[in-house]
Amino acid sequence: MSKQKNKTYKKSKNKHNRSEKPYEKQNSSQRVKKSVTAEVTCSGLTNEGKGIAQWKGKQLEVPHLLPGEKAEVTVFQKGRFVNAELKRVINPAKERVEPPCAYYYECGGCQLQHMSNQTQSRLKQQTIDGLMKPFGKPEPILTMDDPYNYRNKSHTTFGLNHKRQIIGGLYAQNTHEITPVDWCLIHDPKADEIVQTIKDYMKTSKMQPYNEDTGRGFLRHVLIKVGKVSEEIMVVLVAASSEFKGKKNFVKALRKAHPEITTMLLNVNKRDTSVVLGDQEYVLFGKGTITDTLCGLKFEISAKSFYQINPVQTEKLYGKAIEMAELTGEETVIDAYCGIGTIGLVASQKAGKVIGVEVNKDAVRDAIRNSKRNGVKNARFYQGDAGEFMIEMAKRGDKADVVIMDPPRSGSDEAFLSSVVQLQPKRIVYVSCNPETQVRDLKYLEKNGYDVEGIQPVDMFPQTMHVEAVTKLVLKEGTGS
Ligand SMILES: C[S@@+](CC[C@H](N)C(=O)[O-])C[C@H]1O[C@@H](n2cnc3c(N)ncnc32)[C@H](O)[C@@H]1O
Repeated sequence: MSKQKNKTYKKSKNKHNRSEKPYEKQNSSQRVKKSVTAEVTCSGLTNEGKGIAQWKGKQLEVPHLLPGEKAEVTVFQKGRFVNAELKRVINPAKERVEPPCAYYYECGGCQLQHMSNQTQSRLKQQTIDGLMKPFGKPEPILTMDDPYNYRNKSHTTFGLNHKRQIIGGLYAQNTHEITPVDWCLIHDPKADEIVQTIKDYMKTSKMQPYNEDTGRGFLRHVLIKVGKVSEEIMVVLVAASSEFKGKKNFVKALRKAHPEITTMLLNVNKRDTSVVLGDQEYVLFGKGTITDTLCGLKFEISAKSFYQINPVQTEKLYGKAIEMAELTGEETVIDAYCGIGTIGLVASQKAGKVIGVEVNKDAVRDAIRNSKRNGVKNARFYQGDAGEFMIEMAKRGDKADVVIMDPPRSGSDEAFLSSVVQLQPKRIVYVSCNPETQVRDLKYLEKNGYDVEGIQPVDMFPQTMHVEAVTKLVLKEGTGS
C-alpha cells in the first residue's frame, strides 16, 4: 500500500478496472441544476471529517478537503441548499496522504483515507473532546496498530452495469446506485475473494442479480462473517426468492473454491427496502452459525445477530467497560442491548449476577447458547425491548448495582433512561458508536442524579468518520435510597 504524502488531490480513474459506471448512476451535476466553480480556503473540519470553507456568506462542507488547504471546489445550488465537491487542491496540507484505496473517492464507505492515520485519530479525539466538554476531559483515544482489514463482516450488493455486466459493490451514499468495488482495504481479504468467486460464478451460470426496478432476478446481496480467531466463515446469500435454481451446483462450486467456508445460508428478502436481511432463512450447508473467540470466551454468532465488527478494538473497549463497572464479584449487573451476550458474559466472571436484555430473538438465542458454551452459571438473557424490560424491573422494585448499556446508533429512549434512574444503580457504563446521541442521553442522566466520571474514546472504525466512546456514570452522593 503506498501512502505518499503531499500528493495533489485528483480524482483517481480507471484503476483496477473499476471504471464501469452502473447504468443508473447520475453524477451530482445531473441531479442539481446550478453549479459554479469557486476558490476557497478550508478553516476547519466537521465531526464527519469534511472541510469547512466560507463562500458568499454560506458555510460549505467539502468532503476530502483539509484545514489550511486552498482549493477549487464545485458548488451546487438548489434553492437555499448548497453542496460542494472538491475539484482540485491548490496547496495540499502536510496531513494529506494519497488514499491507499483506489476506490476511495467513488465508494464513500470510508471518509478519512485522505488523512494520515495520526490526523484521523486527532480528528476523532477533537470530536469526542468537543461533544463531551460538558462532562469533563476524555482520555486519549485507543487507536489500532494496523488499521486495515479489521472488519469481520462484509456486505456486497449485486446489480448490472450499463453493459449488463454483473457488478458487486456498495450503494453510493444516500442512493440505491451501486458503486462497483472488487476489494476493500478494511474488509477481511478472504471475504472479498469469496465475493469475487460468486461474481465469476454468476457470469457463467444463470444466476442473475436482482433488479429493484423490474423486480426480476435473484441475488440482492452477499453478507460474509469471518471469525477472526476461529477462521470460521459464514456466507449468506440474500435473494428475492426462496426458489434457488441450481442451488446444489452453486454450493458445491463455492465450497470447492473456498474450503474455508464453514456454513452457507439463503436469506429471503422480498421487500422493497434498504434493510439487507429478510425474515426467512434457510441453511444451505453447515450449522448456520459461526463461532469466534473474544476476551477469552467463545461466542456463537447467527446471520442476523449483532457482533462488534472490529474484534481487536472490541477487546480494548470491553476491557475499559469492565474496568469502569468496578466489579467485586457481588454486583447485579444489567447488560442492556446485550446482542449475543458478549459484554455481559465477560462481566459475569467478576459479577454476582448478570441480566441481559435484547430485542433480536436470534441474538438472545445466541446469548443463551453462549452462556452454556462458556459454562457461565450466573447470567440470564431475556428477549424484549430494553425500555419495557427496565420499566417492569422498576415496577417490581428489583435492584441493580451496575447497568452496562450499549444501544444502537439512535441511542436510548426516555422509557429506558427514566427506569434506570428509578432503579438507581451505583454505576452506569454507557457504550456507544454515536457520541451525539450518547451526549443527549448523558445529559438526561446528569440531570437525574448521575455524574460522568470517565470518558474513553476508542477507534473501532479506522478510515471512517465513526468513533466509539465508553463513559462511566456514578450515582451522586445523597441521591440513593
Ligand atoms: C450496538 S449493538 C450492541 C450489542 C452488544 N452489546 C455488543 O457489544 O455486541 C445494539 C444492540 O441493541 C439491540 N437493540 C436495538 N434496539 C433495542 C431495544 N429497543 N431493546 C433491546 N435491544 C435493542 C440490537 O439488536 C443490537 O443487538
